[in-house]
Amino acid sequence: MRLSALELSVSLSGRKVLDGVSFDLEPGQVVGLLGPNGAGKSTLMRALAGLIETPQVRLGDRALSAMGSTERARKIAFLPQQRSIGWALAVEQVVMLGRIPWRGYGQIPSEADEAIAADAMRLLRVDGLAARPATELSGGEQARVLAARAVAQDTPFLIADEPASGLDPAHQISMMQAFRAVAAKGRCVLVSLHDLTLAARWCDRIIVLDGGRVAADGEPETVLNAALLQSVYGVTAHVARDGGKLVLAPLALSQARQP
Ligand SMILES: Nc1ncnc2c1ncn2[C@@H]1O[C@H](COP(=O)(O)OP(=O)(O)OP(=O)(O)O)[C@@H](O)[C@H]1O
Repeated sequence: MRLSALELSVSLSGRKVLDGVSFDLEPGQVVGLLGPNGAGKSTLMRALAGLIETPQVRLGDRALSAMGSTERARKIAFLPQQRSIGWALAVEQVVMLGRIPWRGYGQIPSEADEAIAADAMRLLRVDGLAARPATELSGGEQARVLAARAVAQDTPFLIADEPASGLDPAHQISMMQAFRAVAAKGRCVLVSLHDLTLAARWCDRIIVLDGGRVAADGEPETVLNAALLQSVYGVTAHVARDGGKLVLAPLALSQARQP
């Protein structure tokens, strides 16, 4: 099954934020969504998650907007950019909320629900926090708990908006490893990132948005290079390799495009 944007255009408060965006998301991949602040990444992710009504997003051969909320929640999990937890629940209860689309409100979690939630907690390294009140956790811990909740939803598509921001380097890597494990089960993860090296190392495919349009789409090797970083972000960068994988370190604002 594919999740597709078909010439997707979105205007917000009279401003065109997305302009003719087209691509398919396919199973088994981690896809990185890159682009400068304001490029339209969150808007695109919200549209792909069904939070913006449009006939231009399709799941298989159906418009996403034609699906009911439960059916959609069994297909697509969405991890928004704002990630503070307001519910005074234990971490394991927050993660278990991800199972609601599969069992309905009020029903007792099955053994399978428990096992899926426990796996998600291990994957995001929050199993040691299971009994802690979620509201008492640090920002990065809360972010990992909400990521575990999205993984526990166990959907063919997982859309995560800047999930690595605010995480320390080890947890950034373990978050990307978790997404790779999700993709290895034949699911698709779309993840927006500002860390270029993280994107290059862990993503199978990179889509770059700039000014609401797709500026590049392909394997990290072909997409991420000094010319693209200059034209899209307006920076010069050191591009190197480690173990065959790209390492990209932005160095300075380029003369061609000062903000
Ligand atoms: N409700 C809104 N009304 C008007 N304009 C909006 C609205 N929401 C977002 N925008 C504008 O749409 C553009 C894209 O915003 P969006 O949040 O999708 O960008 P982004 O690529 O996710 O940025 P960032 O990297 O900063 O998170 C921005 O210029 C923003 O100001």
